[in-house]
Amino acid sequence: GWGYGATNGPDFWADNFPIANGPRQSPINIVPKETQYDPSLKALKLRYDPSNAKGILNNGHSFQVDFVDDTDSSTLTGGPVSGTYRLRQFHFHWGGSDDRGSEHTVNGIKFPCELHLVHWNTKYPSFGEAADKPDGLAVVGVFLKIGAANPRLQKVLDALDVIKNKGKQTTFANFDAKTLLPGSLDYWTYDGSLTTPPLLESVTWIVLKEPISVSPAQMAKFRNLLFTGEGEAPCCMVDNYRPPQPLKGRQVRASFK
Ligand SMILES: NS(=O)(=O)c1ccc(B(O)O)cc1
Ligand SMILES: [Zn+2]
Repeated sequence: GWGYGATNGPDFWADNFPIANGPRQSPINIVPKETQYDPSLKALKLRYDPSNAKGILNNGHSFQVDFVDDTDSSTLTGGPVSGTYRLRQFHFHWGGSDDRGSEHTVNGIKFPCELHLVHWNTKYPSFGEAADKPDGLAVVGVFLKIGAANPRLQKVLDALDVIKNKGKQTTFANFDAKTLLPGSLDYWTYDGSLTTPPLLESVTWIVLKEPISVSPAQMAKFRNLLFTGEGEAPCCMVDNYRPPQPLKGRQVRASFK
């Protein structure tokens, strides 16, 4: 199956997922000077209920924290979207060293890590139904930059020891995803896609301008995870990011001046 290796990585994904060369692929390089401030963009409203956190899973490509999404208790509203989107999961992408790892870049700059909070449009009956609709998903992207240790990450990172291998999962209760957000919710937004197969062009991307911090020691914990399952030759989970894709005429709007 697809992965991030030399023989199954992003350059090979189009073989099985031809949409990889589609008109609205993600991620992209964001050039702030080429974005357009849109005064009609609303403030982003993120309301997350900590009791909705359910579990944490190593899915062999990243790890994700899954949320109960059977009610409107953890939602994204406002911002560039209309209607109500429910939080489904969050996960990360990171590099083998601090000079790379993010999927979106800003003026060509890569961050060491990028957080994705994945939400689906409740005009559809489920995440699965929403995932292939042009307005089905909204993903908030948050850059992580090297600095002081981020105490808000610690509970997530401390759970990684028990999900080292692909397929491992454990309960993860009572976590407030809002604590992972930076002080400012200023954002860039554009129409894009999932950044991993099936690469569906169903995502309204909302990339926050302000990064959150992560320390080198905390980055080492991400890099301690394995792509591989128990009993397989171990392969460190690093460089699980897709590089920027062609903009193909898309407009990137800014919520701020
Ligand atoms: N990396 S991403 O946020 O674009 C993303 C989100 C969800 C899925 B998925 O549910 O398959 C894949 C990629
Ligand atoms: Zn992602």
